[in-house]
Amino acid sequence: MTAGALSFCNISVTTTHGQKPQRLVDDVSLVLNRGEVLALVGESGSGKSLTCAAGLGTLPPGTLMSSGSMRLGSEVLPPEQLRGRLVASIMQNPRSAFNPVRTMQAHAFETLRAMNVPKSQWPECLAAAMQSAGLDASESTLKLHPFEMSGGMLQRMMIALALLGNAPFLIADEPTTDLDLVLQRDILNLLDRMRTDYGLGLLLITHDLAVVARLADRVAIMDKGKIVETGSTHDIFCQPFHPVTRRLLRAHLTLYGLECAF
Ligand SMILES: Nc1ncnc2c1ncn2[C@@H]1O[C@H](COP(=O)(O)OP(=O)(O)OP(=O)(O)O)[C@@H](O)[C@H]1O
Repeated sequence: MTAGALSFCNISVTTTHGQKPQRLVDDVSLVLNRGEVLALVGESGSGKSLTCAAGLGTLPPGTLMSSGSMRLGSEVLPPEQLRGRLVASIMQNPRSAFNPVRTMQAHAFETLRAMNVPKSQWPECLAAAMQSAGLDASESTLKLHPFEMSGGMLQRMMIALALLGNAPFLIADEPTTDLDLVLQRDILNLLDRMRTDYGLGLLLITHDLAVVARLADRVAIMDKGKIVETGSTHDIFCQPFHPVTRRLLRAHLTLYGLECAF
């Protein structure tokens, strides 16, 4: 497994339509180390998802990475080369990530085939990944279609599929947003274990500061397409510098009826 850090270097994303391209992500740089959780936090529409999509080469139609590069250690790599093998990803709303007419086994085998894992190893790899994700790897689970599974099971399955490739980095875009509180706790614990057990580097996209406090080592605050502040989770919570960071923290603290010192 590769050891170097994953770097987003000066990433900019613009629109491709309209007379004047609009800059949606503006010169964003981030470094994600193995074994750490970096939270990318910002209000809705600040550019978190597009930054990650640019890094993975999965930008939606109508947008374009106008500048920037991705690096693993000191090596510049095209996003397509990072995706899956080196950087796995899990998304908000797992139901939309699965093909509704295919079983869990079919999804997993497709991933293993794409990863060039020898066919003889598929059952063993799949059972290990599902077990790590807290799923029962029995035939009855593998036969299920997405509509026959709960949101929590689907999120675990998405994590199991991400684990199949043994990627050293994981981008998790709002991984707990649609889940109830107990499942949120279980998924966060699972992601935390993946970081400690596999030395996974986790880029966690969220606007939930409770999730940040639970899991992140460092935080990058994003606003209007730019990174406006980065720091350790402790410093961001105790000594927020930028007005946007302060606003986010104030909103979080008042939501829970807590006093705010700034
Ligand atoms: N395909 C697209 N074409 C044009 N603009 C887009 C497209 N996708 C996203 N945008 C715009 O880019 C900006 C950043 O979007 P992005 O999805 O990255 O925000 P976000 O911070 O992830 O928001 P959220 O927390 O709500 O998911 C938003 O203003 C959004 O409207």
